[in-house]
Amino acid sequence: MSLMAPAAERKLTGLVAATFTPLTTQGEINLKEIGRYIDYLTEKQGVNNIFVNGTTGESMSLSVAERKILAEEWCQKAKGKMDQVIVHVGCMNLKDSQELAGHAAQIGADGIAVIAPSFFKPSTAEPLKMFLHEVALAAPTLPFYYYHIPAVTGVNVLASDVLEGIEELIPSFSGVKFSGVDLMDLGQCVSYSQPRWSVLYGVDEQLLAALALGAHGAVGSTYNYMGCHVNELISAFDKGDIVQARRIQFKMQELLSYAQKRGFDVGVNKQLMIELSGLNLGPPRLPVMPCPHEQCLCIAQKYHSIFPEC
Ligand SMILES: CC(=O)N[C@@H]([C@@H](O)[C@H](O)[C@H](O)CO)[C@@H](O)CC(=O)C(=O)O
Repeated sequence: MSLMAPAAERKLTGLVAATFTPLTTQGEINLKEIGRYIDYLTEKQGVNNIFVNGTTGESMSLSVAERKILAEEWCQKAKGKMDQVIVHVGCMNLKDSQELAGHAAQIGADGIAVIAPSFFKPSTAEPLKMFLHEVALAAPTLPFYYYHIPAVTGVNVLASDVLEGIEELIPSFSGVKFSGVDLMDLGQCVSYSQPRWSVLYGVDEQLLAALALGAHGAVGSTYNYMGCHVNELISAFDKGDIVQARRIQFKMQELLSYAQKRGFDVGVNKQLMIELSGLNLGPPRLPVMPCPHEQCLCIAQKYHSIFPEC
C-alpha cells in the first residue's frame, strides 16, 4: 500500500471480499488467522480488497474494543498485499460509530463504511444523512461509503435519496455499498454517482444485473470462496461476452439456491468458507448458531460439482 496513491485518489473497483471474523473455539477473536486469510484471498481467489467488520464479519455481535483490535490487525496484515481495506464502523449509536471512524483513520484504513442504525430507525433520508455526516466528521479525510442493506436493517429509505446532495454534506463521500434488490434504486445511484465514487453491489446472486446497470464493483461474502470464478464473470462482462458472464452467474445462483433451501445464514456461510478454504475461522458468535458439519458438507460438495478448482 505504501507506494500507492492515497485511497482518496484510488477509485474502488472490482471484487471486495466481506470477511468473516476468525474466532477461537472458545469464541474469542483469533488474530492469528488473519495473515493466512489475506494470503488465501490474494493467492487463491485473486481478491485484492476487503471489507472488514461488516455483516459477514458479525460486527454487531462484537464489542467496540474487539472491532478496533480486528481492524488494526486486518490493516497491518494487508499492508503490501491488499489494494484497499474498508473498515465498517457503523454501530447502533453515534458515539461508538464516531469512535470507530476516528480509530480507522489512525490505523491507516483505506476507507470507512457506515450502515444505518436499526434499533431507532431513521424513517426518511434526512436523519440518516445527518447521522452519516456526524460519523464522517470523525474521520474527515477517509473515503466514506454508505452501507445500504435494507433487508437486514429494516431501514427502507432509498439509497438514491441518501445520495442526493450528500457530496455537499460529506466531502469525503466516495460511494455506496448497495446490498439491496431494488435495481431501479441501484440504477439511480449509478446515474447520480460522481466520477470518483464507487457503487459496489452486494447481492452476489444477481451481480450481473448490477454490472449491466453500471456498478463499479462488488462487495460480498461469497467472494471469499468464489472470487476466482466471479473475477471471470467480471472479465467476460467487460469483454462483452455476456453468454459466458451469464453462465457463471447461473452457476452461482445454482449453488446459492441450493444453500438457501437448506438454510443459509452467516453461520452456514462461515462453515462453508472453512470447508472450502481450510482456514481456521472458528464458530460464529451467538445468536448466530454454528452450522452442523453434515449440513455444510453437502453445500461444499455441491460447490465442487458446479465449479472447477480455481
Ligand atoms: C445479507 C448478506 O449477508 N449479504 C451479503 C451477501 O454477500 C450475501 O451473503 C450473498 O449475496 C449470498 O446471499 C453481503 O451483502 C454482506 C456484506 O457485504 C457484509 O458482510 O457486509
